[in-house]
Amino acid sequence: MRNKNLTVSIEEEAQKIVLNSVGSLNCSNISTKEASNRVLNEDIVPDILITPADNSAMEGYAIIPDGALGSSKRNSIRLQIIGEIQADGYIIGKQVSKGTAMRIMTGSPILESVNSLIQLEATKEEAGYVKMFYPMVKTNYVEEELLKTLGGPEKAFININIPKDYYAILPHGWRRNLALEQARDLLLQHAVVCPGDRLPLMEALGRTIREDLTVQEDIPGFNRSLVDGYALLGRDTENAGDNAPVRLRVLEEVAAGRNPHFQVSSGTAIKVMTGAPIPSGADAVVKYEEVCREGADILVYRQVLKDTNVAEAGQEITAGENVVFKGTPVTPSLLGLLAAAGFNEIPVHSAVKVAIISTGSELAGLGQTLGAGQIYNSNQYFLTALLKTIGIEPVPLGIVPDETAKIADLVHAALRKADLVITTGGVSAGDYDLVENALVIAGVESLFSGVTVRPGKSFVAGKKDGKLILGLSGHPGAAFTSFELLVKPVLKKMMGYKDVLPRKVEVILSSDYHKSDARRLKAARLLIEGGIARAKILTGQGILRTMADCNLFVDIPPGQGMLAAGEKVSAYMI
Ligand SMILES: Nc1nc2c(c(=O)[nH]1)N[C@H]1C(S)=C(S)[C@@H](COP(=O)(O)OP(=O)(O)OC[C@H]3O[C@@H](n4cnc5c(N)ncnc54)[C@H](O)[C@@H]3O)O[C@H]1N2
Ligand code: MOO
Repeated sequence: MRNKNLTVSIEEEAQKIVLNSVGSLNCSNISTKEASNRVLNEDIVPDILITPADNSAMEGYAIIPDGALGSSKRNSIRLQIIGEIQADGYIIGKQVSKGTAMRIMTGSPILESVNSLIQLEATKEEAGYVKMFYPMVKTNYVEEELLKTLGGPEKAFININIPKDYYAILPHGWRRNLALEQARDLLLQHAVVCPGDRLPLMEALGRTIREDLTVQEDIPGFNRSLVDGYALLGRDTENAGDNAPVRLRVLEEVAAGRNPHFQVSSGTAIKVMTGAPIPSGADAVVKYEEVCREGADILVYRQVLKDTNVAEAGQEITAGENVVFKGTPVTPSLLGLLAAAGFNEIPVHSAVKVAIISTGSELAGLGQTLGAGQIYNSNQYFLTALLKTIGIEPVPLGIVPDETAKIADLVHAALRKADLVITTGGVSAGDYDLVENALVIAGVESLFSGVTVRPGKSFVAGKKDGKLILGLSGHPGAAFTSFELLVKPVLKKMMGYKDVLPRKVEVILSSDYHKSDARRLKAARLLIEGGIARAKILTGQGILRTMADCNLFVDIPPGQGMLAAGEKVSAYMI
């Protein structure tokens, strides 16, 4: 298709193009034609501006983008080819209108009526028509920002004179099909640990400790009685027996929170309540019910060994010891320990916010009446709950239909509201699987697409403004598996956890399992039978019911044949 009309030499033609393009030429006294093969005796400075936008920077088609909106890989749009503009400006055919396209060459001048150019590689020619199979959508983003992310206009199928809100873009640069561990490492490299807060203890539940915390005193700070009884000297009771009780004089009673006035010395005891300080001199406590009270005395019938029923100072934590190491999540029991150690406020990582976008035109929100072919958006609730259980602040953004631009818009909005964005659905090979394209349009830098494990092979990951965007499958089982094995470790890193990976264990298969050509992470239930950890692979029930029983993923390698019941396999605990 290149310049069929050329009959003159290249040099002549090149000169002709240059000279024609400067319009009114003031070039001594010779005509352009006569100047062929002659040498110019001065520089030619055009007196009109030639902007690059006037000429095509690529080989392709001139179109009116309104006629091509909505095209995609599986849903190509056909435009009738109504002519061509050759590089020398020679026009064959008529004006471009909606639904038509005109073939252009690199350097072809662009007609006024045309406002968009599509690069040849983004199209396919078929019997007088051009098929557009890359997404052509309307967006609201800043052009330069998008172009920067894409690596310049040459990477995107847009031309400089395209109106600001139209783009036709080729998704590019996605690394395909990483192993699960490779994908997780890559995501962990990109995950940013959230900064810190100092929070009142109670508000810190579910957060992660940001600094090692130590105490300077013993906790508790004094020896305490573990029982209601009598504090005494153990050696006084050495020879006590049923027929030879030891008599001790009770000096006083000490309630919890009170200090004794007297010291215990040989032959004496002090009555104490549970939690009361052990009076000095005493080294053991005998329970009430094990003695007989006789006026001001007690009779002890059995030997009471030193330290019996005494909780020593520093029993919880000794002075100078670490109460907790950084990277530990604040659980109720840790919170209790920190309260015991007197921490009113503690340094923790800030809360991580995660936006959830559910893509799918078949989805309805709870409370809505289901139309034909519709299902409820269970993923949103499932993911929101999973996030809450690990202390993440979920930002559910509801449902977006299978429309690239709408998905892109919502991703853009989600990035302003959250530290990480999760989408579900639209990541496999279907006609309406548009998430990957939507991410490109939203200016998301690609990390990878696809993981070599099932379920959960459909997964895309990208980054924008330092935040990760993770596209999970819409299939609830696949979304759950990806969440547990890929997303959760990333979230834990962001939350400041020291240990982020799921715990790997070895278990015994409780039934045969046939391998397949893909690595599988099978939802299973960990059962302890006769002291042995066995994995029961969950099959048969519905997907969500299976997930409800799942507390383990068994790692089945790809291959042929069978893993027999009784064989040892690796698994991940959740
Ligand atoms: N031609 C091919 N088709 C499919 C492939 C393939 O390789 N080639 N892979 C299959 C596998 S495996 C999976 S997993 C799914 C992944 O699909 P998507 O992630 O693109 O998700 P959708 O198609 O949007 O939905 C899948 C399934 O899940 C339901 N869904 C979606 N969103 C929700 C939600 N929020 N709550 C509840 N259920 C939801 C949806 O209705 C579909 O039934 O692709 C296979 N196809
Ligand atoms: O990717 Mo599908 O997730 O194999 O189940």
